[in-house]
Amino acid sequence: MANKLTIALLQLPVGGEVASNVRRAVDSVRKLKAENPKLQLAILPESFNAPYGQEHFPKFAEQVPTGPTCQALSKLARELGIYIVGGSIVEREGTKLYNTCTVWAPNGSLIGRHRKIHLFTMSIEPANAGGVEFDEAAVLTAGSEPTVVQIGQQKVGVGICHDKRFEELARIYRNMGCSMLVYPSAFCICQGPMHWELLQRARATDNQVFVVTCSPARDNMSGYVAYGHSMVVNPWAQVQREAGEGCEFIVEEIDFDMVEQVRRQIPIFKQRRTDVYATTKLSLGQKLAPSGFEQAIATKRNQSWSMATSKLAFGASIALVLWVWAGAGYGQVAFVRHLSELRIRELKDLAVRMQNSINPEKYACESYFDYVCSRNRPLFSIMGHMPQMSELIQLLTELQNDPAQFEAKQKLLDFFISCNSQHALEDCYRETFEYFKPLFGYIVTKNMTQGGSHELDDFLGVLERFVARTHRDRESNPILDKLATYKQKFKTPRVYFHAGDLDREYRNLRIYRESYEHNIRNLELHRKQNSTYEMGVQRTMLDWSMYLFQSRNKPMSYYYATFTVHLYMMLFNVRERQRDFTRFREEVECLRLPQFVNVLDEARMLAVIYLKSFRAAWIDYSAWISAPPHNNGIYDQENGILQQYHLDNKRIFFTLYAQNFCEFGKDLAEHVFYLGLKQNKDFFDIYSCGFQTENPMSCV
Ligand SMILES: NC(=O)CCC(=O)C(=O)O
Repeated sequence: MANKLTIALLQLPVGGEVASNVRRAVDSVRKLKAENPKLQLAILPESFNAPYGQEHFPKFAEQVPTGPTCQALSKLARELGIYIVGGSIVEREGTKLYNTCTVWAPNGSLIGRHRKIHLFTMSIEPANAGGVEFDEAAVLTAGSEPTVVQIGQQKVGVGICHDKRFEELARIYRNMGCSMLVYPSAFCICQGPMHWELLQRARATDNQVFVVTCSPARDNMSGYVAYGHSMVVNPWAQVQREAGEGCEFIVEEIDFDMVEQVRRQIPIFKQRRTDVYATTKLSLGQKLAPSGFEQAIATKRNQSWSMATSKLAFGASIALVLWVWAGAGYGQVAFVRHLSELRIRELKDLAVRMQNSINPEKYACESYFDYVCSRNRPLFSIMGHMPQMSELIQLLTELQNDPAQFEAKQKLLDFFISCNSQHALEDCYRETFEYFKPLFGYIVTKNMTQGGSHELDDFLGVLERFVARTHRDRESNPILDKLATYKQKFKTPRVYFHAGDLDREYRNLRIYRESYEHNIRNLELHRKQNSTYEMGVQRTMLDWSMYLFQSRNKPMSYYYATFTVHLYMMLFNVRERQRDFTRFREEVECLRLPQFVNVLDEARMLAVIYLKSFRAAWIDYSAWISAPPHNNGIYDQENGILQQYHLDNKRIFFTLYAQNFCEFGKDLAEHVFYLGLKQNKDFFDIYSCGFQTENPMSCV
């Protein structure tokens, strides 16, 4: 039952008056719900509240979500306890107009606002099926964000009419884990017979999803004649239901098991060659590298060293050991401070190697993978997945192309690297916050719903302590201001976190359980194979998933500590860099990471920062968890599991930070992390898992 959804498509007529169009829609949905108590989702057509036409758009525009149409839909959703995909209306924001679809949850909250991304601009000559002349772009502004909403158990991608001509958008929705795409539409009568069904079936078969469209009823007397034929297409690309041309309502039960069946039997998603092509959401304005770029870079940079090709035979060893002096073999390693110094081919090779170091079999749980990868595809994803190679190539290429502009650089190596510059401290902080925001959001939501719990206070206490410490060290710094703002926001979570959003994201914590079980299995496997490194990685994965799983209805106290470490890291940076940068550099040298880590000088600094911040954070953390009475209880359940694996909290605490290295790149992680252990007795005692480096380290 859970995997089914009863939906209604309302192919409504649309007249010249907003109020009566809205009233008709509201009455019809009410009636359908009364006749079909199982109804869970009602879908309205594009421009359901006003005539569709360039000349009408400014006149009928309203604000979202405060305008009368939105208010009526919100009220209706709440009254009936159903989801509503509110067709589309013309939205006014400032001087701009958008063709916007709003999506409403059963509690009446707005859970999605999709601004049509592809505006309908077409000039078809009358000789071709009567022709059509339309230019939405003359009046409207295009949206730039794909919109995914959680409806029951399903992720649903939203588009508006012309959007469905674009496979890329549909593919991004599939990448984001959608099982259904909904397109409120007002397709033109000229193209309807040729393309309407074809496009829906194409999107359905390309992405193995349900595709649902809802059109206004056809009115041959109106200025723009909509095609009608609202439709449900299933993942086999069969038309499951279809309306005629006039006013008609379809109520249909969607069985989402079919999605899994099709995907299992025709596994095209897994067969994609993501090493050859990519469909990736870019941030607005971000551009792919122009052709000829490689050539331009090649002439710009120092030609004195070249790259070992992919034939280098050190397999899974460190991804960054790619660059050797020409003819010098493996011994001599080129020294590169920034990725921007690399050639495009080198970047590609780096990406290929990083990608190759990931064993996809380990991440076979598709929903888990989709979930992790779909959230802005962070390079430092919380779960430690690497992005796909094509994305890496793209990201790295752009980093090289324009380091200053490249948004993702902070998510790549520069997240850590930038912590080494006073200038970027604030950015570092922001990144840290963004990284953990959803988790904090969960804490806050729980706190709100359960009321009177101590979690939020504890967390604010951590912030308070950090602020106090920072005050002692410095008069003021940009982090402090940020912290003050965030503290305020945490205190008034409603302002900052939209409860609906968080609920949507975190209600379905099944995903964590899956990953947890998945990691337990992997851990066992690697224990049997006696692979020290794999065990380290898998333990880390286990730890993460275990915390996530366990915290499904508990405070995520662990993240307080995590967050504190990041704060310490920054504090450490401020202090060290302000006071004695030279000494800091000496300590970096003292780490003596093997030569190939020299590829990134910053990686070595990072290791020092980590080691230091762990120590400082551990002191606070251990005090916190041993403070009676409530904190201990949090760990009861996990302690049972930890014992089973001979782990303890301290170990987990450190293990978690290995995770950051693992995300950095599996191989780099191995070397930096384990070499870090060598230098740190705490680490080494805890992690005495038999790791031997080829060059034993000694600090001069
Ligand atoms: N309202 C629309 O976006 C119409 C799109 C359309 O008719 C098409 O052919 O595309």
